[in-house]
Amino acid sequence: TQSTRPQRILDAVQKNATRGDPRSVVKAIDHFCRNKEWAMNVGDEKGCILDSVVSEVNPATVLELGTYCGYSTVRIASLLPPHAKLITLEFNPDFAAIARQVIAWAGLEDKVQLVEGASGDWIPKMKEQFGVKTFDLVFLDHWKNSYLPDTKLMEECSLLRKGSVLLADNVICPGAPDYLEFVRSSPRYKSQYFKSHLEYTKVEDGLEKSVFLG
Ligand SMILES: O=C(NCCNC(=O)c1cc(-c2ccc(F)cc2)cc(O)c1O)c1cc(O)ncn1
Ligand SMILES: [Mg+2]
Repeated sequence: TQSTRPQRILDAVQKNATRGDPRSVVKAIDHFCRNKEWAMNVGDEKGCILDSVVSEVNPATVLELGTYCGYSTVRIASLLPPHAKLITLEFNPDFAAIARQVIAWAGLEDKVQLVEGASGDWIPKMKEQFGVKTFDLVFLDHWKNSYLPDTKLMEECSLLRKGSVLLADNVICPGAPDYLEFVRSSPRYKSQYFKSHLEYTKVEDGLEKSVFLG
C-alpha cells in the first residue's frame, strides 16, 4: 500500500534517530525534509528561534495549535522544565497518529498531551478537561486563517495572563495577514517579528512573537 508523507517521516525517525534522544529525532526529520521530501515542519532555521523563545519564557504550561508530525512538539517539550506540560491540538487524525509515535520515539510522552480535534471546540474546554488555568506560551502553527479567531477565543476563555507569549509560525508564507494586523495594532499586545525563511527553502517567512499585556 502507498505510504503517506507523514508515514515516511516516521520511518526516517525510526531508522535514523536514537530512542529517547529528542535532538536526534529533530535532526532525522530535518535531514529527511531537506534531502528527500519537503514537509511543513517549522524546520531548523525557524526552529532555533522557537528554541530561544521557549528557553526565555521557560514555560510551565504550553499550548501548541497544529501538531502535524510532532517536530515542533519534540523541539519544545525537550526544553521544558521537569513538571511542565505541553498540550498539542491536531485536527487531522492521520497526522495525530504519526505524531504520537514520533513523540514516543523521542521519549517525551510524559510531557506531552496530544488532543485530536478542532481548536475552536477544544480551547473553551481547556480548563475543565485539563485543569489549565492559563498558558505561559502558545505556539500557533495550524490553519493560518484560524490564528486570529483562536487568539480571540483564548482571550475570551481567560487562557492568557499578563505576560503570556504567543509565537506564530508562517506569518509571511503562507501568511496570516488578519492575525498580524490584529496583534501589531492592538494595545493589548507587544509584538516583534523574527525574520527567517520558509522551512528548508530560501523563501522569506518569519515568526511573530506577541506578549499579551493583560
Ligand atoms: O493543513 C493543516 N494543518 C497544517 C497547518 N500548517 C500549514 O498549513 C503550513 C503550510 C505551509 C506551507 C508553506 C508553503 C507552501 F507552498 C505550502 C505549505 C508551511 C507551514 O509551516 C505550515 O504550518 C490541517 C489540515 C487539516 O485537515 N486539518 C487541520 N489542519
Ligand atoms: Mg508552520
